[in-house]
Amino acid sequence: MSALLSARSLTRLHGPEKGCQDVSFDLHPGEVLGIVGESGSGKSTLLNVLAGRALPDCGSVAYRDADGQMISLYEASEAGRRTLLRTQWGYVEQNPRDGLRMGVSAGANIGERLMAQGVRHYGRLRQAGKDWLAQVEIDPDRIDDTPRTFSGGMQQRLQIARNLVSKPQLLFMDEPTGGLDVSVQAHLLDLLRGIVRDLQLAVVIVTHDLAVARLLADRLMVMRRSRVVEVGLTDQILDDPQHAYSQLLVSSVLQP
Ligand SMILES: Nc1ncnc2c1ncn2[C@@H]1O[C@H](COP(=O)(O)OP(=O)(O)OP(=O)(O)O)[C@@H](O)[C@H]1O
Repeated sequence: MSALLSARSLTRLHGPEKGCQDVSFDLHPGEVLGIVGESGSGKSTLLNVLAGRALPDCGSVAYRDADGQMISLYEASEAGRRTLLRTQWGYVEQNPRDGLRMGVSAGANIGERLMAQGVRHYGRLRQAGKDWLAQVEIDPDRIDDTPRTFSGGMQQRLQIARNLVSKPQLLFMDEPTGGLDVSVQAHLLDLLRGIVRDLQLAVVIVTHDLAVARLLADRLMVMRRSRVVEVGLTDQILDDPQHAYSQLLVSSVLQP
């Protein structure tokens, strides 16, 4: 099976060992890759460069689009990258306030991507809004309420619905359960796991929480001081880490 996303020698440094350097990997359709590592190891920098939100210093990212064409992300235009992000990709921010439009209704938040794809029919937009609210376990009667009136967990679920309505193939997530209560996290993780499986989404998820990684990711990439020190199947890394740093990470010495 050919890769959906291929990163080669991807580097972006803010300073010595600050950022990511020389990262290469392939992500296949339907695969969930977790990026783990201590705070400051470069996880978010790598995610931003993969998702076309920050330019790399060097290296490449290639993506196989819905028509099977390979697109070289950083040879495409800025507008082309933005279109990809709004249609075939999704990006779930840690803080839902950064990923939602807080002043407009839940229905408008969900409908925005469909409208960007040319859907204008009010009834269809509204039905999609209600369907997606139900899918993320929010009462569809809340469709006209703004996200401000939602709890943190609901806002995060709305952000997920807003991203998935356009049926992306690839979803990027940066600590999607960070900042939520433990019981709310568990609910969100459960829901996310079901959605990822049902839609056969490919996902790149950054987390410092190994329990989240264990639950969602098929494969893990362990980062330390801007470099990937180990890659492998999640169970293999968590149960039998090979690199000394992964061993420390797993034994929780480095956990906050
Ligand atoms: N825009 C920037 N300008 C300067 N330095 C930056 C910038 N963004 C990140 N850094 C630095 O690069 C390093 C890696 O940061 P990054 O946010 O990628 O790590 P992280 O592993 O995601 O950390 P955390 O888990 O705390 O979010 C850190 O030392 C950070 O201070």
